Formats: sequence, structure tokens, C-alpha cells
Amino acid sequence: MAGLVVAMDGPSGSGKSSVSRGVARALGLRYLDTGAMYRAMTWWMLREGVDLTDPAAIAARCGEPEVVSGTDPDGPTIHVDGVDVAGPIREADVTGAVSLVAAVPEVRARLVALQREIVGDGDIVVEGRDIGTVVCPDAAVKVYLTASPEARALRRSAEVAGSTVEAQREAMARRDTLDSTRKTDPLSMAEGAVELDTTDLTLDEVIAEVLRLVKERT
Ligand SMILES: Nc1ncnc2c1ncn2[C@@H]1O[C@H](COP(=O)(O)OP(=O)(O)O)[C@@H](O)[C@H]1O
Ligand SMILES: Nc1ccn([C@H]2C[C@H](O)[C@@H](COP(=O)(O)OP(=O)(O)O)O2)c(=O)n1
Repeated sequence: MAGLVVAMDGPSGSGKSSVSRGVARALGLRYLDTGAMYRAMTWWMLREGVDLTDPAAIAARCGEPEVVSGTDPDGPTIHVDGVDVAGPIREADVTGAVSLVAAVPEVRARLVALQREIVGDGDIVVEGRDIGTVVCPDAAVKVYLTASPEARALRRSAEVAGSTVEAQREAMARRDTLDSTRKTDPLSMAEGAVELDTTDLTLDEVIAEVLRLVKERT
């Protein structure tokens, strides 16, 4: 029998990474951060000086970088052509450009294929925007995390040194719009997904709720 797949989707700051890692740890599963792969591709495009306002230019080069993701929830890793990019992919330049790169169908086709290869026989928690809809539509458990724009902006500004809640709220709203209105695999709730509003819950409460769902559905 194929192993368990937990698909975790939702907008930025809804808690996908922290919840996915907590669930994977509790159940002894692997963990895949697909957002980190889109960020890694963006980091490489910026380094190469590719014109990110030109989807054809992005499409023409997106087959070149080798993106390698580690799946240990206690220490996820990401390398591009052998370079450890875990730090640089969280910088503002990448965050500001990633939605442009993630909107290009050729980029998505390549990364979705890579993601399915990593998922393989399962035993994994996978987080992103299109996991329940596109990458793993047969996942046994699909979760769609949400939180109020205020809560999400507060959480992110606490993580990013020197940023204000207002600036984070605006940046996140911009990215949400781009990610949910693009033509290819936009952020949307999958059929059969359970929506979980994390605004008034602690991280441990959200993890406990997802663990309860997993138990119920497996
Ligand atoms: N339910 C929650 N309550 C409070 N803080 C949370 C909650 N979920 C996540 N956080 C915190 O918010 C921040 C952003 O969460 P993260 O998991 O990175 O979200 P995402 O992957 O959806 O962008 C992290 O610092 C995390 O610890
Ligand atoms: N499966 C995915 C994952 C991320 N993306 C895109 C959309 C997001 O703006 C970027 C970065 O994703 P990431 O999960 O790292 O973003 P957060 O800042 O944690 O919200 O990648 C996507 O299009 N499809």
C-alpha cells in the first residue's frame, strides 16, 4: 500500500511550514517545502540576470538549474547546483520576485514533476499552494490553512527583522493576489480539503487538529 500523503495548502503566513514540520515530526514522516523550490528557482534566475518581466525568458532557462530538496522535518535543506541557498531564498529580493517566476507554466511543469518524484510512495507532508489540487490530488489528507490578514502579517513581521506589520500586510496581499489569480495552478482550496482557520489557535492546537484529521482519515 502506498504511504500516507498529507497535503497542506494556504496563503503566506497561514502556518503551513510550522504545522507541516510539526505533523511530520509527530508521525515520523518526511517533509517537503515546495515554496522553497519556487524560491530556489527565483534565486537562480536573479543570479543569472534573467528578465523576470518576460515569461518567455524565464521559460527558456528554467530547465537549467538543478534544484535538490532535503526532506528531514528537523532540518530541511535546499541546494541549487550544489549551492546551499536556504538563507538567500528568504531574502526580500527573492520574496518580491517569486510570484512572477511561479506564474510561468514551464516552471510549474518542471517543479511539479520534481515534487512528484520526491513524493514517490508517500510517507510525507507536502506544503505549498497547489498540493491538494495538482501535485497530489489523491492525498489521503488535504488541509487548507487560513488566518486573518492581520494575524498573518503579525506573524511574518515577527520573523523578518526591521519589517513593520503594515508593510508585511501589503506585501502579502500583493503576493496573495498574484498567486490566486494566475492562470496555471492558482492557490485554491482542493476538493475534499478541510479548511482550518488558525487565527485564534496556537501552533500546537493546529498541529493537534491536523493529527486528529489524519487519524480520522487513515
Ligand atoms: N497558529 C499559530 N499561532 C501563532 N503563530 C503561528 C501559528 N502558526 C504559525 N505561526 C508562526 O507564524 C510564522 C509563519 O508561519 P509559517 O509556518 O512560516 O507560515 P507559512 O508557511 O504558511 O508561510 C512562524 O513564525 C510560525 O511560528
Ligand atoms: N506549491 C507552490 C508553492 C509556492 N508557490 C509560490 C507562491 C509563493 O508566493 C511562493 C513562495 O512560497 P512560500 O510557501 O515559500 O511562501 P511563504 O512566504 O511561506 O508564504 O512560491 C507556488 O506557486 N506553488
